[in-house]
Amino acid sequence: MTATLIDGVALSKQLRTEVAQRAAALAPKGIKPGLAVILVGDNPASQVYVRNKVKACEDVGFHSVLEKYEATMSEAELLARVEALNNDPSIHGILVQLPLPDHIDDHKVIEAISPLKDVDGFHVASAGALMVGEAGFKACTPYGCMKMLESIGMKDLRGKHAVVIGRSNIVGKPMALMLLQANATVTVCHSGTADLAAMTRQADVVVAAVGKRNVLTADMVKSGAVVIDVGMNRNDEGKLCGDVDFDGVREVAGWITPVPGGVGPMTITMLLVNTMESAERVAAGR
Ligand SMILES: NC(=O)C1=CN([C@@H]2O[C@H](COP(=O)(O)OP(=O)(O)OC[C@H]3O[C@@H](n4cnc5c(N)ncnc54)[C@H](OP(=O)(O)O)[C@@H]3O)[C@@H](O)[C@H]2O)C=CC1
Ligand SMILES: Nc1nc(=O)c2c([nH]1)NC[C@@H]1CN(c3ccc(C(=O)N[C@@H](CCC(=O)O)C(=O)O)cc3)C=[N+]21
Ligand SMILES: [Mg+2]
Repeated sequence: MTATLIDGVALSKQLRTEVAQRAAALAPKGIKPGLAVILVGDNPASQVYVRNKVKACEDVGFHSVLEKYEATMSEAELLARVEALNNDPSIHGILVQLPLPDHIDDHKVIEAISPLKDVDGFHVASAGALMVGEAGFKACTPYGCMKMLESIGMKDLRGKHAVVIGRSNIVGKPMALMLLQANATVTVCHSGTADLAAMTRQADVVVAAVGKRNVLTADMVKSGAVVIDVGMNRNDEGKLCGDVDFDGVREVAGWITPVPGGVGPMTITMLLVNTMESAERVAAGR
């Protein structure tokens, strides 16, 4: 079997067209969805992602602000910028690009963002809402993965076993909760898992979110399984690659997401969706 690709670029294009239409529908009310992105320091990967986010905003007719600061910026200065954006009515979403320099406490900065503008879904209020099944912003990467599953007719995962590799607060854990919400039976694996392959071989859906190449190889995948690759790594030639041994696994899996062109673009798309929802909430006076 050769797996069918789940094309994150094509799906993003569809979803972004819908977002652009929703943004246009708010224009008569004098509201333009606005996203503020804060980048501290000069991490080259962050520069690329942040530029992609700003470009994506322009494409769907959003207002976007990119604030760049020196790596030496103090935590207090950053917190003051977040507070100013919390109070800025032209801004509906705030994203502080991670990682932050070591002298700044990521957690403190994330918690300073108003939950009403937390379009990353990283605030403890957003995470808590997901945990108990209440309305709140969903973390963009796992949210994008759920949209990819939905696009192949797997919105309801009743009877399916999903295995998530990774348990970070921004990817693995919210991913597991969203899969659970969709009725999957969920296993979460991490660096303390004794026999990863024994877990993944049982999976109908595998989500790899580790940050290491070739964490998932063909011998670890059940025939016909859906494989979602969140990883962003560089191979020896400096080329972008995921956590999955793509060439091997595609011969076994039923569906597979590529890197690049898979989860990455979907993450940015869901950021636009969350910002859109935030602006719509304001427009509706909610
Ligand atoms: N496409 C996108 O839009 C995005 C991609 N990413 C990428 O996704 C990847 C994961 O990101 P993130 O969650 O932030 O990373 P973290 O480093 O925070 O988490 C990695 C997780 O993988 C687990 N792990 C490490 N080694 C192994 C192993 N050998 N077997 C099983 N589990 C292991 C860790 O376990 P433990 O908890 O025990 O340490 C941890 O839970 C990275 O490549 C990142 O760049 C991230 C965000 C967005
Ligand atoms: N507050 C915060 N929110 C984030 O959402 C966040 C973050 N910090 N820090 C870093 C990670 C990483 N991340 C990516 C987003 C898009 C691509 C993406 O578009 N990737 C393209 C390729 C990009 C390239 O060519 O390098 C693709 O996979 O096709 C990748 C990675 C968001 N993150
Ligand atoms: Mg830090």
